[in-house]
Amino acid sequence: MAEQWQDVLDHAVAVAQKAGKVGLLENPDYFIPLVLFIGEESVAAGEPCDLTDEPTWIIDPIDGTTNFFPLAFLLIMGVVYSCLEDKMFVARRGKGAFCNGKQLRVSDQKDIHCSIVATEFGSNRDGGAVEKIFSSLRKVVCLPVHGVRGAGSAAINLCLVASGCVEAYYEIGVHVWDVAAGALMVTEAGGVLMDVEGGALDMMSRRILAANNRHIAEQIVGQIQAFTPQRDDAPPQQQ
Ligand SMILES: O=P([O-])([O-])O[C@@H]1[C@@H](O)[C@H](O)[C@@H](O)[C@H](O)[C@@H]1O
Ligand SMILES: [Mg+2]
Ligand SMILES: [Mg+2]
Repeated sequence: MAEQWQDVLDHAVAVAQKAGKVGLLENPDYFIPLVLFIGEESVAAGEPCDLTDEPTWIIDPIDGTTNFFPLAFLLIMGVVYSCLEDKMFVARRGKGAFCNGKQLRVSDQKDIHCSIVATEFGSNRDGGAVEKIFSSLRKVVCLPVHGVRGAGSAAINLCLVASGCVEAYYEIGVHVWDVAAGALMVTEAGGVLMDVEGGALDMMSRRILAANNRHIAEQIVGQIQAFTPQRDDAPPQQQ
């Protein structure tokens, strides 16, 4: 069984590498045998966005809408390819997270004042939401933290946490296909995931906080003015 999953992961890495070269997925049939499928484009086309216990590929062909190719085999394996940097991030549950074969480990920083926090403004332009995003960022900056970053991609921001390049990343408004692969990268590198209000992470809630440790995460939680976007798995009639 273990070897079967390794073959699947090797295949996903090969497809991600190829997609990074051509800029799009040439043959989506690669993902069809075997499993269910949730993708940004398929959901936009009206396909369901339901997470079940069945093996499911969660795919964002281009995240950050520039040069990235993340995909995930939810909770079992994750692949994020940063093609500009030629960095292949791979995680497998219980077996660690790696970048170009080198094992990843989150930062061991415990002091929030020495920490770098990544976040994004997202795509929601509703006045109330924008207000809360700015207000949260202002409070995080004034903790004070050492610095703030944003790679423009949820997937890459999560890989930065996993790599120890930043201590934390939070965002409200992301989708499950933006974060599924990177979230596994963080936990396999020793980090923590939670909701922006401190509860358990709900992958379909469109809210995420990832950090190198719980202490750093909880201090950021205290600064975030949360809001509740429509869930990814909301019934179609509500969308
Ligand atoms: O849409 P896309 O480029 O695949 O994914 C993007 C996310 O990775 C990013 O973190 C978020 O701020 C953007 O609004 C967008 O959702
Ligand atoms: Mg995306
Ligand atoms: Mg996308």
